[in-house]
Amino acid sequence: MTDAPLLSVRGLRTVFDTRAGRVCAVDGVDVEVRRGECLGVVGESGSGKSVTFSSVMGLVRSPGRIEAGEILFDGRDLRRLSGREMRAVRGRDIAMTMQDALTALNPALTVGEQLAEVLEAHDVSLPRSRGARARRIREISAEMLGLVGIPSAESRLRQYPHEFSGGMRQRIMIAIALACRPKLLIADEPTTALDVTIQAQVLELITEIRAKLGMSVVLITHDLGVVAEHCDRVMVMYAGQVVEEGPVADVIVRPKHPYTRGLLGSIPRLALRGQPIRPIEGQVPDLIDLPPQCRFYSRCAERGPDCLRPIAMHDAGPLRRARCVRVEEGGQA
Ligand SMILES: Nc1ncnc2c1ncn2[C@@H]1O[C@H](COP(=O)(O)OP(=O)(O)OP(=O)(O)O)[C@@H](O)[C@H]1O
Repeated sequence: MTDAPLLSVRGLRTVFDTRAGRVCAVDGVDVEVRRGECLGVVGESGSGKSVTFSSVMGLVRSPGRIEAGEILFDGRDLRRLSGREMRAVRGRDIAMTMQDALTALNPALTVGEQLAEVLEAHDVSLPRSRGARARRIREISAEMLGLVGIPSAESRLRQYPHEFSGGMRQRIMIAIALACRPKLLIADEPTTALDVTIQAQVLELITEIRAKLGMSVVLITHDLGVVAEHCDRVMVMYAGQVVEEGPVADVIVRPKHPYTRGLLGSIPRLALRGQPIRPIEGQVPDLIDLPPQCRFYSRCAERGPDCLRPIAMHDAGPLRRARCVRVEEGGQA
């Protein structure tokens, strides 16, 4: 049982019905997150990273919908849960921090009130009597702020989000996400809009807390340097599909997909944290009118006539998979 992945997504397909046509944002994505691991999800803007994990969280809203796929979390099929059951999973079992802390936090409530709201909704271990319950909520809230490195937690709980700096707000969002000790934290671009030093601190914090609480983390980012430093495994997405996955150390040294090679090639000094992915020449295909061939074809320096058909994921060595015809042919790609 403990060997089973915590999260297992199979054949996920999420579409948006727009006036211009059907946008296929996520097309046949498989994801596995094991207990205690950190999975990095990387790819250019629009590759489907956020939509994949919003789908897992049951947060895709109209005009979007999950068209196909299975989402198993801790042995439960999340797509079969009612809205109420899914709300219980969110926060208690899986928590997600959003790209922008300021919009994710409620400006009208103090930080203490927001933490209390989450605890009231999900923490079944709270005492029944009102006074003891309120005391326990204050205790846990102060503990959570302490955990994310916010000093003077008692007085900080009475402040509103706008009274904190950008980096502090990120920490508060993480504290709220972790308040019920979820088994999985999905951190979507926790670093955008923060300066490099604060980025590093927030990521360090997530790594530390992961070790302390033994939870699994999915880190969605544009930054392969961040993945190299903080993740165990990486999944590379391109135009709504996974194109490569494997242990980080291995993928970085021996990328199998030309797109991953392009991403790596654009970061001359991988050790340099905060280095964003420089776009590879050419454009991501239109998700409304996807080509029937390999989706990377038009940008691929290694393309050939054998790439002009849909390409499946193939085993590419121990724990490795890639979506490239060269891998399919058994070459090193
Ligand atoms: N509400 C929506 N309506 C229509 N299309 C949408 C909507 N939300 C997302 N999409 C489509 O889904 C695609 C994937 O979006 P997603 O946010 O998952 O990308 P991403 O890889 O997370 O990008 P970023 O790194 O910029 O956050 C987008 O390019 C867009 O075409």
